[in-house]
Amino acid sequence: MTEKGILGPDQAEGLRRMMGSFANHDTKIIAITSGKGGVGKSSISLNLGIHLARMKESPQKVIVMDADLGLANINVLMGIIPKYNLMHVIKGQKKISEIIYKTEYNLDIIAGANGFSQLANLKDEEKQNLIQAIREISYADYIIIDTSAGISSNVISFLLAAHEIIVVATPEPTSITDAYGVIKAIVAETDNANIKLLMNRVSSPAEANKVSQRIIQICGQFLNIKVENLGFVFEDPVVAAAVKKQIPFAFLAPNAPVNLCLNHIAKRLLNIQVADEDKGWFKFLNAFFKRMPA
Ligand SMILES: Nc1ncnc2c1ncn2[C@@H]1O[C@H](COP(=O)(O)OP(=O)(O)OP(=O)(O)O)[C@@H](O)[C@H]1O
Repeated sequence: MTEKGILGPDQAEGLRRMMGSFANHDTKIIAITSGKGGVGKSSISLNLGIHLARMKESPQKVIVMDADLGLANINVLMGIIPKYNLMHVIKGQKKISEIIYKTEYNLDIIAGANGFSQLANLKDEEKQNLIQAIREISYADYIIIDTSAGISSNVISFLLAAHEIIVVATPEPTSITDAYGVIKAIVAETDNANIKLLMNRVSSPAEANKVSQRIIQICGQFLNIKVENLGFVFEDPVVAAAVKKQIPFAFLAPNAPVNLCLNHIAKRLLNIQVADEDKGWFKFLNAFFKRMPA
């Protein structure tokens, strides 16, 4: 597999071996990625993390890790400035356990490193050490890794270290082709990635379904991989309002459509049955999510 991929065979094999020992504890690692930048990865990573952490039926202990080492912004979305970030771990100045920041939103974060673009391409050893350090965090139910966009060797390493990969795309043609590109790059490294597709910024469930099914069909046909349809998130002005206020939209407007969508997605990840709601288009949406093919 790795002859076609970005990582060298030794590095890919090292990561796979490391993954074997994830079985030591129950922490599930989800990497959230995209081909194109600016499709909503960070917004979704943070707010999906909050939905999982606050799930009524089964609250989860969640850490959101900002793995963007050039343009990190998870902490900016919450208006917090952690004293330490991933760069301190990469430079060997701190252990990862020392940089985990407990937020008021019932989830912990590991901040990325802003403005370190010259260091954004980590050496193989630094990557292995970082992934090993993440692997050793055992108190969380979920670690959500918000990667940078595109297909760099850093990104691919984080994706290979995850149990599940969520590829975020929007219905724009460039985002669709780039989503296919990132899935192709993952398949070039591994035969058994668990890839889920999340369609963001859609105007209707029908649009989401049409675009998602097209990507899933092409991946099946040309890459011989089954990509799961995880769901969709509406285009919603609440997202921009939340960014400006530096309050996660899951908190700012819990009943906004965008949160109904993310709550359903969190339930799908947790295998929780979606309950019927009693009013208006929420009922329609619930019915839609229930019918949605995997
Ligand atoms: N569902 C949505 N509805 C409306 N606006 C959205 C939605 N999702 C994301 N956005 C907007 O898109 C922009 C990019 O979002 P975000 O920073 O989360 O993307 P990203 O993929 O993490 O970007 P980058 O690749 O730069 O890291 C932000 O201005 C955000 O407000």
